[in-house]
Order: sequence, then structure tokens, then C-alpha cells
Amino acid sequence: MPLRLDSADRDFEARFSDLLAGKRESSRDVSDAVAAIIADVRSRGDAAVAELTNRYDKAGVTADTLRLDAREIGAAARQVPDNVRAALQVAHDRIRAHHEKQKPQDHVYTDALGVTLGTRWTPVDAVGIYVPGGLASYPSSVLMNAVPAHVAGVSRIAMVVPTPNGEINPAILAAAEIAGITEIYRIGGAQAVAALAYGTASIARVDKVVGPGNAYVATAKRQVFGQVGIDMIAGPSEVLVIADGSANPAWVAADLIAQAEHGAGAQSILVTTDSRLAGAVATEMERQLALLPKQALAREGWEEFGAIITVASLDQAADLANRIASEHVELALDDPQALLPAIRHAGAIFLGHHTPEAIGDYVGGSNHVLPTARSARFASGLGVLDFMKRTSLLGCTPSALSALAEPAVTIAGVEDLDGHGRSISIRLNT
Ligand SMILES: NC(=O)c1ccc[n+]([C@@H]2O[C@H](COP(=O)([O-])OP(=O)(O)OC[C@H]3O[C@@H](n4cnc5c(N)ncnc54)[C@H](O)[C@@H]3O)[C@@H](O)[C@H]2O)c1
Ligand SMILES: N[C@H](CO)Cc1c[nH]c[nH+]1
Ligand SMILES: [Zn+2]
Repeated sequence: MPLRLDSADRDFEARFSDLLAGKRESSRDVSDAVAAIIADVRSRGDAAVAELTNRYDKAGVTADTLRLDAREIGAAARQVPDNVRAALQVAHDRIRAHHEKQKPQDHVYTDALGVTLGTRWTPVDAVGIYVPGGLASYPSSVLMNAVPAHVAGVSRIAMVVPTPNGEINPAILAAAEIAGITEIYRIGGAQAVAALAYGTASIARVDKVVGPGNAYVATAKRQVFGQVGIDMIAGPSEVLVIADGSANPAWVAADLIAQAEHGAGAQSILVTTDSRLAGAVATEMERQLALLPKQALAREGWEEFGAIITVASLDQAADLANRIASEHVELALDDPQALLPAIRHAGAIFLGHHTPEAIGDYVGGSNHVLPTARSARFASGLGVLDFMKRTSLLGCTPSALSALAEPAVTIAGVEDLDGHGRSISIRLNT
């Protein structure tokens, strides 16, 4: 059984703090293992990537077969049934339409002094997109990564995906085809992130690595940051459901199981004002888990890190939600809009009884690559801006420079940087 907490209990704060501190995504062991993998890829390149891929994925690759060729991609994609292709196309089109609305505008203006100021957006040249594939396969993540990159105008998109036992779900390649991705490598884990960040003989390095993954992937992204950009830490998935007496316990239980199904580090938490609902959801979880074919994975995710928390009010539920800063927050309430302003830290918020998180995983149109492990306190979900950079523009007329010279030279003086001051004053009166 997962943790049961009541905010009225004397030891609530201590137990809630333990829940927040739970090591789901990073540990000393994983950090050390990842550092060793990155060092190995940096020194031995493709040979290390192939060896590590065979060790962890049993993929049967050599340094020469890391990349899928166009014929393989086309043949696998053609195996995909029409209804699956059509579903992926629906998802693609909805994700594209939503992300088109995120495209930023350049702007330039001239102020009263005659100074021209502006902001210009340009795409990142080359990105690596990580599509997870250890325990489950995620064709939807191909679209969630690739579509915003295309909308941003990225010219090179290199995709990596692990192929356990040398097998790849054809729907991954169908999704790649729909999204227009042609550079695909059958590699995953920390070795894939290292290859993208540092480059090898067969994989040209990229400028930024994005995408979700397990603890090894998340830790590798932390460790290569600086060599390349990263989007955020999108590690093991999590959901926090806020529910009152209006919620259907069977639906809430199904939503908690859906995230727990991601296994290994996944977390599902219910916060409710209704103690009867808390009990009913616990009972429903047991009933539904017993029916699930993949119950072992979901049970592991639920029992190791899951929790049911009873609170006195929805305001208190919102406070706890902000402290947890979950990847997904569901408001299973009749009037979700009333609580919405109080939820400030969440990767994505799902409004009302008829918006299960899983609709956002696939076809809602919003992105499912979202910050985990409390990083929604400072990070956002993947979007077009993650694939772009902002450059500022500044231009002075002679009179604008004259008007600004005195305060600028004064500040240069207090910083004791006379060269800075002189580069301004040298332009005056000439
Ligand atoms: N936050 C998000 O937006 C989001 C979206 C989709 C999926 N996810 C998460 O992505 C994760 C996918 O995990 P996964 O495991 O199925 O696939 P994965 O592709 O992330 O990881 C598989 C790789 O892990 C590496 N690995 C496994 N065991 C290892 C070990 N002992 N030592 C070194 N490397 C090892 C291997 O290289 C393997 O290729 C889940 O946690 C899921 O919750 C998150
Ligand atoms: N819930 C995951 C993280 O947002 C995404 C996903 C893909 N497929 C199923 N689920
Ligand atoms: Zn999911």
C-alpha cells in the first residue's frame, strides 16, 4: 500500500517532507555510473556507444550500424496499421496547431532619445531529441519533441531511441516519418546523450539535447549541460490529483494508475478534502490494478512513491500542490477554474472531471515533455521557445550616444574600467 497521510496528524510535516525528498530520479550510484559512461563515449566514441548499447539494451549493434537507413525506416513505418498512422497524424496536427501559436515575434522600436532597441529570435541550428524506449515505447514522444523543433525552424534534428533486444516499435518510425525526421540512431541512455553532446565519428554533435527519459537520461542531461543546452529535467513521470467529493473514485484511481504505469520512479499522489473519497480511491486502485495486464509495473510505481493525502480545505490542497510542483496536476473538481489561480507550480494543469492526464499525453495538443522532480518551480514544459534563442539589438544615433554617455562613463568609473568609459567618450565631439 502507498503512503496514507492526513494533514491533521501531528507528524504530517515530517512525513510530507520525506515524501518531497524521495529519491526517485537521482542517486549517487546513477551519477557515478553516468559520469563513467560519458567519459567512455568521449574517449572511445562510436566503439563505446556500440558496446554500452549492447550491454544495456542487447541491441546487437556495431559502430557502423548505429544509424537507421532510409530503407529500414520506410519498411518499418509501412508495417503500421492505417488506424495507428491516422491517430498519429491527428496527434501531430493538433500538436502542430497548438505550437504554431507559441512562435515568438521579433520586435524593434526607437525610444525618445533615438535609441533603437529590439529582440530577435533565431532557431538553434542542431538539436538531439531523446525518445525514451527502455520499459515502454513512446511514439507520442517523437511528435512532442520533433514538432516544436520544426515549428521553431531547427535545420538539423537528430533522434535517438533505444532498441531493447534490437527491436523497434514500427509506430516510432511512422511517427518520425509523419514528423519529417530522417536522422535516427538506435541508441539510448546516458551513452546516447553523451554522443549527441560531444559527437562521435558517425554522430555529429548537436547544440542542444531535449526530451524525457529515465534516471540515467535525466542525470546525463544534467552532466552535459554547458557543453550543450538542455530543455529541462523531464524524468520519471508524476501526477498529483486534487479532488473533492464531486470526483468519481474509479476515474481518479484510473488516472493515478496511468502515471504509475510508467514504472521505475513514477509517482502518483492524490490530495483530497474528502476522507470517504480517499478510502474509495484506495479500494478502486486495488481493484483496477488486479485487472491490469501490466499490473506489476503500475503497482511498483504506485506502492513505492505514491501517496493519498487528506487535507482540510482546497486552499491547503493548493499549498501542498505548489510545494510538490508536480509534472501534472489534475483538478478533479466541479469548478476547476475556481482553484486554478492558486496552482502556481505545475508542468501542466488538467481542468475538470473530463480531462484525464492521458489525453494530454497523446492528442490534446499541449506538450507532454514536462518538468519533473519538483523542477516545475522554475522550469516549463517543452515548447517552441526551447528551440530558439533571443538576441537583443541596440543602435544609437550620435545624439542618443551623447545623451547616454555621461551616466555610462560614470558607471564605468565606479567599476574601475576606464577602457569601457573611453570607448564611449572617444566617440563624442568628433
Ligand atoms: N517527463 C516527461 O515528460 C516524460 C515523458 C515520457 C516518458 N517519461 C519518462 O521516461 C522514462 C522512460 O524510461 P525507460 O527506462 O522506459 O526508457 P529510457 O529510454 O529513458 O531509458 C532506457 C535506457 O536506460 C539505460 N539504462 C537502463 N538501465 C541502466 C543501467 N543499469 N546502467 C546504465 N544505463 C541504464 C539504457 O541505456 C537504456 O537504453 C520513464 O521514467 C517515464 O516516466 C517522462
Ligand atoms: N505521461 C508521460 C509524461 O508526460 C508521457 C507519455 C507518453 N506516453 C504516455 N505517456
Ligand atoms: Zn503518460
